[in-house]
Amino acid sequence: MLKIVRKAATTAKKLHVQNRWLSFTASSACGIRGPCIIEKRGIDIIHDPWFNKDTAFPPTERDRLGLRGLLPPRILTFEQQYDRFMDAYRSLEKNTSNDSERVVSLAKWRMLNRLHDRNETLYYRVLIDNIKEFAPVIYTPTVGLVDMIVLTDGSRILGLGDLGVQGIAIPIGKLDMYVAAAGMNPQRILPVMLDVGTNNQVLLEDPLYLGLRQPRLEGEEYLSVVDEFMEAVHARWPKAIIQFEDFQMKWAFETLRRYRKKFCMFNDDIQGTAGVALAGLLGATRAQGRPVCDFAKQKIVIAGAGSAGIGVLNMAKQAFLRMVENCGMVDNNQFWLLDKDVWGLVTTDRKNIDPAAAPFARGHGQGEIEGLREGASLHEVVAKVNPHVLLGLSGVGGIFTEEVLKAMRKSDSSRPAIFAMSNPTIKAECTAANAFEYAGENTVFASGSPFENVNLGNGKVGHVNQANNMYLFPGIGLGALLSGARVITDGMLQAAAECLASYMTDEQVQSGMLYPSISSIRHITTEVGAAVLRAALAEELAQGHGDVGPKELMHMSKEDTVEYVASNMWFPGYSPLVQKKFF
Ligand SMILES: NC(=O)c1ccc[n+]([C@@H]2O[C@H](COP(=O)([O-])OP(=O)(O)OC[C@H]3O[C@@H](n4cnc5c(N)ncnc54)[C@H](O)[C@@H]3O)[C@@H](O)[C@H]2O)c1
Ligand SMILES: O=C(O)C[C@H](O)C(=O)O
Ligand SMILES: [Mg+2]
Repeated sequence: MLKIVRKAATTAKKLHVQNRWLSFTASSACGIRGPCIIEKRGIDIIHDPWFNKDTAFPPTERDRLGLRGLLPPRILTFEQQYDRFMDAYRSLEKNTSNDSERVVSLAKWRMLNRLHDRNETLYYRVLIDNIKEFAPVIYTPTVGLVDMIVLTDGSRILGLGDLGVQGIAIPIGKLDMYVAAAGMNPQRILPVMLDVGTNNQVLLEDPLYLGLRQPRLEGEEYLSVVDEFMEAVHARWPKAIIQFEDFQMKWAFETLRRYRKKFCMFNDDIQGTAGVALAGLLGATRAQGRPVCDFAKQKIVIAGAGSAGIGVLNMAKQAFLRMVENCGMVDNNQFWLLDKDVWGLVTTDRKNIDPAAAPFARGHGQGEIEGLREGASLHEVVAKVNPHVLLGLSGVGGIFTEEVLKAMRKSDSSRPAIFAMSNPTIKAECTAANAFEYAGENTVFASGSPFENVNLGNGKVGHVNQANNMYLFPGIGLGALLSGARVITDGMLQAAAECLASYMTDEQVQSGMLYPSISSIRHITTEVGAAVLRAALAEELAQGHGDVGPKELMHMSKEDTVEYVASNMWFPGYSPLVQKKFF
């Protein structure tokens, strides 16, 4: 993929070079006056766009290069090929004259790109001779027609660790969700895998591994590749939204810090997850029949100080502070964070504490009062704190053991909440059945990967919520795209989380349902997208999208915005097919 983007970024350079040699010799695909010595033969030459001449290979080259039988026997001149292409291009224009401008532009862009992929010499000739007409097709605005890019470097795929290039399945899956939930047009999405090596020893030793068998790039070398990618992709598709996905923690935070004010990007694991978790935590407060402001009194234990865990803590802390201010609550440190480096409770006594985790370390005084020391075990912490919420984003299956879950029975909450958010299923901190069995039937349960509802007997059902960032990222991407904002702000993300949090009725929440059914995800995404768009407008960041400018967006009511978002969502269906007429 990086190759494709680099190709785009170097197009200008190539054009310059081609221009030069065209003035020397218009017929050589190699560029420098004399003959071009090539090692390839036969089909390999035809498959190389730089050398391919299609039907223009002269008889001598056909004989010498083993091309006979691979091409139609009729030989065309460069000019004849040129005319044939332009004829085909004009008939495309004619056949699509009733279609929308976007459809026509994309069809033209594809036609030119197919030629680019097949025969670069003819492509650039056509381009140079018709630059005024083709520039809008191959450059802005048509090249702006990639809407959504999901990017990974494969370094932390779900809770499975470093999977190298095999991590590409994640961007593809996320983009499937963009199509299904956000109605992104599947022709306008791009999954990207940045292959910077792998530190997975099994892959490094596997001769069948498809990626680079070298240790991951580190430090400045790594950042310079990501910088180059971001610049190139922005030059090529300036309006596309870029979602960073499944990067290991150090790069997840560093890239977010580095790019969020410069590009329209967000990190799904840090920011998408945080919003979904916050919506669930607010729901868990309401499930106890308490007002949302009481969220600031909830005691929350989190296992896993990684990108997702810290992201959740940061967003929850912001919400706490808002409630402290708006509802006149007291600002206590309501978080207990556990991690594995020295496994257990993170306190200010911890050596080499990660700067991102430092604000959430329990202070000396606090630890003493609670009788909890640095590195206290999860069971110890739960037993002493009696938290309202136990949340796992550790990537380690089963750490909410029977003992830990039983300790949750003494929770200060009438509806203790257990969020086992790690993925995939085997990495969930506990199963749904174990949560209800050991922590009790009043438990409110959510997991990152789906579990079946649990039959509690006597006609009662333990409801399983799926606390997964899929409830938010499609709406964040769609709302950001339609707003035309250049960046994605905390305000836009907060609007997304609040929209999801208020989606459920009190009745639903009190029956243990914190999130809506996945089957209504398209509706939720419409609402979230509209909320993100409105937040961008409120912050005066919206520049509009397509024909709809910021002024029109400003004049839309809340309902209009939702309708506008819905009307921009693609929905699959066959189009009538008409046989092409040949003249
Ligand atoms: N449900 C969702 O929407 C969602 C979203 C993002 C991430 N996740 C999941 O969360 C998990 C973590 O993701 P991440 O991006 O934060 O990864 P990460 O690697 O950045 O963080 C994992 C953290 O857990 C810590 N850890 C390891 N073993 C532990 C243990 N026994 N107890 C406590 N902490 C331990 C690690 O030291 C690390 O700090 C993954 O399984 C991922 O799939 C779920
Ligand atoms: O991919 C998911 O299902 C959620 C999340 O982004 C994760 O990394 O686990
Ligand atoms: Mg992820």
